[in-house]
Amino acid sequence: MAAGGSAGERGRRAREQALELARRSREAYRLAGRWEAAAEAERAVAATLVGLTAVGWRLLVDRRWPGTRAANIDMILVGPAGVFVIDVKRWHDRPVVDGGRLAAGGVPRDEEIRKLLAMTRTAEEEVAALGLSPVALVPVMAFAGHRIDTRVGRVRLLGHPDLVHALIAEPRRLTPALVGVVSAHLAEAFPAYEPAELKEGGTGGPGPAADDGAALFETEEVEKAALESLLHAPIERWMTFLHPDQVAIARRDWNGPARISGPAGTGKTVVGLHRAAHLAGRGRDRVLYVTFVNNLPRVQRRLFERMAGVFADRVEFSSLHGWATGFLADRGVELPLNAARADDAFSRAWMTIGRDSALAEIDPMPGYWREEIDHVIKGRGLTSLEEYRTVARHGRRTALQPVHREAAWLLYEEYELLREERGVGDFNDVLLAALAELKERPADPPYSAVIVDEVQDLTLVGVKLLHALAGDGPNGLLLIGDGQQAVYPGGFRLADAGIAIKGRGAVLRTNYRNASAILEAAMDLVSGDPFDDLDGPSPNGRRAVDLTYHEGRVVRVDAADEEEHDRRLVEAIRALADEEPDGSSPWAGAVVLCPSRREIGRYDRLLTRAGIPVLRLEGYDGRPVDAVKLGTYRRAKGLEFKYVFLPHHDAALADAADADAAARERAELARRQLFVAMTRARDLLWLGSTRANTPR
Ligand SMILES: Nc1ncnc2c1ncn2[C@@H]1O[C@H](COP(=O)(O)OP(=O)(O)OP(=O)(O)O)[C@@H](O)[C@H]1O
Repeated sequence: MAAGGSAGERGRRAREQALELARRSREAYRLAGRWEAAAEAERAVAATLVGLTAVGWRLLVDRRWPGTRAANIDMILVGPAGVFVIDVKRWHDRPVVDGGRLAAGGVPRDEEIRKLLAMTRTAEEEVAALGLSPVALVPVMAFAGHRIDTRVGRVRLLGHPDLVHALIAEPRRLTPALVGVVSAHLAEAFPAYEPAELKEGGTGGPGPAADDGAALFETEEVEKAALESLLHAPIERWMTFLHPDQVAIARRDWNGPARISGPAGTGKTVVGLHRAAHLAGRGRDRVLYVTFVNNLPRVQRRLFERMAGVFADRVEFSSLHGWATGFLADRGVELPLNAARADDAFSRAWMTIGRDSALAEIDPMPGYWREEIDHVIKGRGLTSLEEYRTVARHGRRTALQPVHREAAWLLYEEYELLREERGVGDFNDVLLAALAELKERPADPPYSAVIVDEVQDLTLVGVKLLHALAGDGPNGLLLIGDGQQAVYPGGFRLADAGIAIKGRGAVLRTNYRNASAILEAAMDLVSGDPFDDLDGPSPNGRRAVDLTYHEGRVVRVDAADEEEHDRRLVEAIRALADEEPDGSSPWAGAVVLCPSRREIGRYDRLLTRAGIPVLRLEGYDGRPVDAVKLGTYRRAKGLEFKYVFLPHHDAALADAADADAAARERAELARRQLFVAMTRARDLLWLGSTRANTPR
């Protein structure tokens, strides 16, 4: 039948059109109602927040979302606690969060979360140019007519009445000047739709809000809350503001394994932590942040909690061995790690096979050969003498003839025999077992990213293990480190681990930690030493570093004897009380570092007798403690202190000019370890010595 053919048909079509019109009209009416209600809700929320502008916050209302055609951002609030990207909701049904998902009236609302996160990312991109880290931006969904205070991932869900208190209780991140700079920048990047609209309603201007008394927050109350927030320890500036280049690295997309390098104190760890927060905010899976030193994960976890607490449960901080041990335990793999009994097995092997072999020609001390086994033979996962004969021993300066390699291999086999007889494993066995297990059955659930800090001290097997865990996917594996700070011998190349970085690298060059005199003294020490980095050798120990100006000094003490040396150490530590402003603990920023564990007990007793409280680095978690910290150079890796005391700092630095290759290698390693200890100091580096007066 032709269209419009009969009166009946025309009537039916007219009815249909009328119905369609009615349906559309109802829809339009419903939509209009919703928009009006939403605008009403926005006005009410704005009225609440505008009170904050009296205490230094800035409120931007109804802004365009660049890159979209019609979408808007309800509000951007900038204040001492950071930047809040606010989406206002007026839902009839109560918002409910279950299993990390948002719903209302039984309908999933994940899409709303996704949209708010996308808006926040646009704002992140905008302020990254200023150097503001993503950790300072918080997406907020504000619910008119409901009470709620919870989170979905990084999104904060707050009821209208809970807003101000919650925001003001956040730790302070921005100074007033920065609030001005950031909000001006955002105001330009996100232009207003209709700036006058809210003013007409009497609730959106920068001045004090007018009517809507119920929604209004009393200014005094806001001030009181602001004062309360002052009681929170202020967060260090770097936790929010980095150099824009650092923010760019933290947010960069890499389509495979990547690496961050740079000399001591250039912010590698800081960038690593911000990157962990960035990745945790993007994915659903956890991020693993690994380092070699045992106590560093504790310190880093604490820093991270203060910096980006909202992601704290999505980033796992662990030492490599701690992770591998836990992983094996979860898999039910028994590995009787017993370092002391493994050491004992090595001593026996040395006595029976090593001591009188060709090895003694190179180095008569067992330590060198233990390191050869730990870092070169087992550390690289070598399984045959054939492999060992040809392997390049990067970082070990002493050339071995075939006869030495054979002797070292025999020593290794004897050690393995005795260790197995005792039924114990060493640290390398843990990593080897974890790697084998991981290859057998991949980790479940996998991490979205693995960030490895201080990678220069990992063995090849350690790096292979983490590579196996992270894979080659985008943003999966990030290696952070600096070969100049290697405190263990026997490096390797990334190619040995099957990791291709191919242009996915970033180098940091500005030292933010050390006063120039301190960095100068440390650089002088290693300037003549080539060092090995993961992608190749670096012939020159003196590297180009930009300094940020800050005052500090190096104090050298040449004592006549041991007694004078120790007396002057105690005096110098006591004198710290004069450096600190009233009320601050003089000890909290101080550390005494020794080359090895042997000296630790002695300094513990010395300081304790002098009435100076001591905390061993093993028990330090980064929290300010009213005690001088005490530990080895190796334990201090990755940390920093205001005042660093290095008693007998030059005791291990032999005059190696004419010595044999092994002694030169030892001296070089000792210099590198001392370099690491020296570069821990921000403001004061105390170098004690008795060598000038000790007959050699
Ligand atoms: N952009 C910045 N502005 C101010 N301070 C910064 C900045 N970046 C880093 N810092 C500070 O510099 C110091 C060194 O940073 P970090 O420990 O991350 O360096 P690193 O390269 O990992 O050092 P190392 O290799 O010696 O362990 C820290 O106190 C950190 O807060």
